[in-house]
Amino acid sequence: MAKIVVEKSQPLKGTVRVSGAKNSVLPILAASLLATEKCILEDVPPLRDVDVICEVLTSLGADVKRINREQIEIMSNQIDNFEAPYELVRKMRASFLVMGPLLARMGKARISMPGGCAIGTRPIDLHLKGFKALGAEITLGHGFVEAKADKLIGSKIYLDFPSVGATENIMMAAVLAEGQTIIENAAEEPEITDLANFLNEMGAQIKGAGTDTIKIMGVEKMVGATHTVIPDRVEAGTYMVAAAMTGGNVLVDNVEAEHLKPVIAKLREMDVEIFEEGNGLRVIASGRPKPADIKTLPYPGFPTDMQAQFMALLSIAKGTSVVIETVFENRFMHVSELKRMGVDIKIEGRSAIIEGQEKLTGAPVKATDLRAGAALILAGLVSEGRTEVTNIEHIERGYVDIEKKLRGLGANIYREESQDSQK
Ligand SMILES: CC(=O)N[C@H]1[C@@H](OP(=O)(O)OP(=O)(O)OC[C@H]2O[C@@H](n3ccc(=O)[nH]c3=O)[C@H](O)[C@@H]2O)O[C@H](CO)[C@@H](O)[C@@H]1O
Ligand SMILES: C=C(OP(=O)(O)O)C(=O)O
Repeated sequence: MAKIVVEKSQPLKGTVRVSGAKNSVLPILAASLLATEKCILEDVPPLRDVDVICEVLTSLGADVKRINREQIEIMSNQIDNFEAPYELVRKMRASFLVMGPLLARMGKARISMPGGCAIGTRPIDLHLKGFKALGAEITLGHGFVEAKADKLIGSKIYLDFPSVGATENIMMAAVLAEGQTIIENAAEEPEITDLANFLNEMGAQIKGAGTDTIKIMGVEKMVGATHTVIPDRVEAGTYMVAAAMTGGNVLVDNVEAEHLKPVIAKLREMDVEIFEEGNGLRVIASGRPKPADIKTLPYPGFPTDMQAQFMALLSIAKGTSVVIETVFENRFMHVSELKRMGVDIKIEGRSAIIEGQEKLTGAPVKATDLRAGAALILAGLVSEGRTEVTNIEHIERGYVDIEKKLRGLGANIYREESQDSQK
């Protein structure tokens, strides 16, 4: 298997362009199943997860064409299968997002249960609660969830937690339901708004996306649309942290500053300077940052998807910081790997106490999940000697050309193919 090798790097300098958002494009690709006409998506990040959801769409009968590296065309007029198999869903949990569109379009869907992953058990009860409220009959068995409905009827659904995936799945099922659906305590993430915008471009009638109450008036059919995916706020945040850690001066280009508010506020609190410049954010830092306390929360709170990267940054802060993870019950897998690099962290339940160090040391480490992997690369940029990150398939799920983009900023980083993978 390939690995990413990082060596202590000079302060990063230059411009890095952020790709389209993974967490937007996955539900948007699932939503393209709702249209009987061609959909074109622009700024699609060329990622492993995108390949997987495209495989799922193809297996359902959609015709998916890559026009170029960042543009995809989907024709879903001949969907002839309503089952997403275990082999695909196990590769990526977000495959479960085809359930809502399939149920709306075909009146039935059979999807392998996604199961948990390194960051938590990640149940799907809220998705199912929403489908049931719309009149679907749900059966579970043999590792599959089956949903059936002769007709979906609009309904009022209160989510116990503002789940991103449940909000998306329910929204996609409700667009073709009869009458009005209201989702209360809905997730407010920018990716929800991006999906709602795409659905509205396809003919849906959705109001309130981006707030905690989303109203969907069902329509008879969905048409084709062309849509540009929003920039990836987590990828942007990761490069902002890279600039901050190395005392660099970097323009992180193609960002939506509004989506990065909690990240910008936290970096400023740590004495990192940030200025808006065109469509980008200039990040300037020098010396070790000030410590800070972080609590992850649903948007507009501090994103759990930036927790691991900030932990890497706090590990070199001048003092003690506390990080509380409230969204996922097990999102501290990176801690034991960071410790191998000399980071001083204690875990107490859902809190991590980090004593900032003057010096970290490179080590062989493994990426336990996507953002954990990013955090290890970031720590590697400021560690003495060589850091070798293995299990990089996790990183490749969500970062486009991470080593090339960082190298473009002057980082000492490269991908090393192992003997085995060269055979
Ligand atoms: C592909 C994608 O967009 N992934 C993002 C999405 O994941 P995802 O959509 O899976 O995250 P959710 O918002 O649904 O999960 C948040 C919390 O709710 C719980 N929960 C969720 C659904 C449910 O039916 N029951 C339940 O209890 C989960 O276990 C978790 O503890 O939002 C997360 C929270 O911002 C991000 O970290 C992920 O990067
Ligand atoms: C947790 C993440 O993604 P997923 O929901 O696809 O696992 C992430 O993007 O950090």
